[in-house]
Amino acid sequence: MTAPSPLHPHPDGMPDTFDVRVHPARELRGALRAQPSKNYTTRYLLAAALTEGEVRVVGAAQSEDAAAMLRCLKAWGADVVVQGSDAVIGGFGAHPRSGATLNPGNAGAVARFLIGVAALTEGTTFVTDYPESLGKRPQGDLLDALARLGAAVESRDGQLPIKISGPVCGGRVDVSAERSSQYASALMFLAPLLPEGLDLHLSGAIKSHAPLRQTLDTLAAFGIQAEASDDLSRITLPGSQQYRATQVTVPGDYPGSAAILSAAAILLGEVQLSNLLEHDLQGEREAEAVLRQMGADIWRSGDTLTVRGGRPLRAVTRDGDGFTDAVQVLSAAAACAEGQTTWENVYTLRLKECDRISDTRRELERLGIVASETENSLSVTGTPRIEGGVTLSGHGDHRMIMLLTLLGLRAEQPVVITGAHHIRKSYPLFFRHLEALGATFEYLAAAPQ
Ligand SMILES: O=C(O)C1=C[C@@H](OP(=O)(O)O)[C@@H](O)[C@H](O)C1
Ligand SMILES: C=C(OP(=O)(O)O)C(=O)O
Repeated sequence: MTAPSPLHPHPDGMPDTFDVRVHPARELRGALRAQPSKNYTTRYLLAAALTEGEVRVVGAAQSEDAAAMLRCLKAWGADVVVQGSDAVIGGFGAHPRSGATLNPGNAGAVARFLIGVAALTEGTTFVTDYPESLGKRPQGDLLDALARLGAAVESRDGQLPIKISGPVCGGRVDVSAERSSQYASALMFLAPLLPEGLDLHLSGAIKSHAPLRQTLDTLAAFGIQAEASDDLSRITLPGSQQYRATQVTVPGDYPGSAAILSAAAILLGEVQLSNLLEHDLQGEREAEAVLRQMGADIWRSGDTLTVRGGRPLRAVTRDGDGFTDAVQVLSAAAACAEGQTTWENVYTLRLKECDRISDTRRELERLGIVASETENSLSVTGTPRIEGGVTLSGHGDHRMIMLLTLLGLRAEQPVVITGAHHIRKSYPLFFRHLEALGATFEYLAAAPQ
C-alpha cells in the first residue's frame, strides 16, 4: 500500500502507465475472491487514525485510493505499518497535526472525508496531482458547511487546492447531499470529536444513501453514538466522543465485483466470486438483482455468487442512484441485452472521475452502440454484435476502463483502451483477475495523452 518504486512495484506487476489491448473472449471460467471494499477501506483507515490507540485494519485494499488515504494520515501524524494485507494504524485521535499539505491523489472520498476532519487542525492544505479530474470536482457544499461552523476556508472557486483551518465547536449545520453523499459523511467523521458534536440536516434530494449508511456502520464499529432518521435527512452525533476499536475486517468489494459479474453474464462459461457478504450495506450489491432481472443466470450460496453466462439478456429501466458505482459496468450488460436500458436518477455520475454520462455515451457510440442521455439519465440500446477494432479513451476513470474492457471482451476485433493504468484507483488486479478467468490482454506503452 506504499507508493510504488522500483523496489516496491505495483501489485499488478505492470509499469507506471499503460494502455491495454483487449482481445475478444468466448468464455470466462473459474473462481475468484472479491478484492477488499474500497469504501470500507477508506472509512476504516480514517476511523482508525481518529482513535488514540492502535487498530489493525484486516485485509485493506491495495489500491491507489487506499494508498492516498494512508499517505495523508501519515502526514497528519498517524503511525502506519503495512503487514501483508493488513494496515496497523496508530491514531492521532482528535489531534491531526496542523500545517500539513495533503495530496489525496484522485480519490474523491478520501479528499472529502479529510477536508471535513481538517477542521480539527489549525490549518491543513489540500492539493491534488489530478487537476483535470479531482481538481475539477465540486467541494463547495462541504466548504460552505464548514465555513458556517466557523472554519476558515480558502479555495479556488470551491475546488482544490483548498485550505481549512479550525477549530470549530459544532452545533446544528445544514449540508447539501444533492451532488454527493461524501460531504455529509465527512462531517459525520468530524462530529464526534467536536466539543458540541453535530446536528446534521441533509438538504436537497439526498443522493447515494448507501455510502451514508456505510459511514454510520463504520462509526458504530468504532463505538461512536449517532442517531439518524430513516430517510437520513437528519443525523445527530453527540460531541466529545472517542473512536475506539482494536481490529476491523474489510469486507469484499461490490462495485468492482459487479464488473466481474457483468463480464460473466455477457460471455459463455461459469464464474464464481467469493467474499461477497449477503448482508452488506454496499449499494452495488444490487448488481446481482439487476443482472437477474436482465435474465442472467446468477445465484448465491453463502458469500459466493455464481454466474453461468450465455443466457439472452433483456433491457431494464432502473433508478441507478442506489448502485451508482456499478452503473457503468452494468451498461456492458445493457449493451448486450435486447432493448433499451435506462439508468434514471444518475445525475451525480457527471461529477465523478469523468462525466460518466456524456463520456460513457461517447465511448459507447465509438463502438457502434446506440446510447443517449438526459441531464439525469443514461440509456443504452443493446446490440447482438459489437465489431470492435477501435481505440477507446479510458478518460482516466477506473470504472470507464472496466466498462470498456467488458465490451472489448465481447467484441469481434480487439479494442485498445488508453490510460488503462488508472484501473489502479480502485481495482489494481482487475486485468489479472480476468486473465485468471481466461481473458487475454496485451499491455502497451501508454500513448502520450
Ligand atoms: O462515500 C463513499 O465512499 C463513496 C460515495 C459515492 O460517491 P457520491 O456520494 O459522490 O455519489 C461513491 O460513488 C464513491 O465511489 C464512494
Ligand atoms: C467515484 C468514485 O470514487 P471517489 O468519489 O471516491 O473518487 C468511484 O469509486 O467510482
